[in-house]
Amino acid sequence: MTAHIRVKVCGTTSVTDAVQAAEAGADALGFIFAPISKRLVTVEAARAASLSVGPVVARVGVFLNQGLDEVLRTAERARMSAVQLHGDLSSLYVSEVARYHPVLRVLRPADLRGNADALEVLDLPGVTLMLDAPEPGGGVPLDWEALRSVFPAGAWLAGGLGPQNVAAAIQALNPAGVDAVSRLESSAGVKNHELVRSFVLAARSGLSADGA
Ligand SMILES: O=C(O)c1ccccc1NCC(=O)[C@H](O)[C@H](O)COP(=O)(O)O
Repeated sequence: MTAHIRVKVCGTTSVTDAVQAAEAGADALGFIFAPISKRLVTVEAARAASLSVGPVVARVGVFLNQGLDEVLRTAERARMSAVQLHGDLSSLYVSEVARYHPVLRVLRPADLRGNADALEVLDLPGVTLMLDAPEPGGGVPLDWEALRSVFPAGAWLAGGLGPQNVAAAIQALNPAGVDAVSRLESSAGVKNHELVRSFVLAARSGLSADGA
């Protein structure tokens, strides 16, 4: 098992939620700048939240098929410390972003079986794989059993994770980090602080929130 699993709480939209997640022990907070998201955050709100969580917690700007300039400028203005890239993106694009920011490159299970172009960037320094469901932020878990034999060492896992199932997911795939949003909210873009606390605790302890 990974000695210290990294825990990312995504879809942060306020200073209050950022501080609470940091206090709960999250290693990273996600800020979604993809216009299609119901958790879309403004640069100003993300910047205020980012500056409120101290020097250690990572702040990850989340983008989906957006222009290179927009990604780099937004990440800079919002004081992000890393960038998460969803979508159909060329290796050149990902490597350009990686010149300026650590990158979490999000791929789908199908990409592991035959998308050579998408997989190529994972050899670049500063690029880490995150495996997620085809619809980001959709709350649908991946088929962990089917992934057991192909899940790459060092990759992060997302997709329908929450306090009740994150320990089982870690047990199945031993990811380097886990990430969640839908199952940690009271409404879109608003965190349920109890669920955030339980999620971090379950990921760290290896016990699900109901003690299983
Ligand atoms: O969550 C969104 O609304 C979203 C929209 C567009 C691009 C990315 C988005 N979320 C990215 C995340 O990192 C989510 O935490 C990840 O997809 C897992 O979501 P969930 O299955 O809801 O836990």
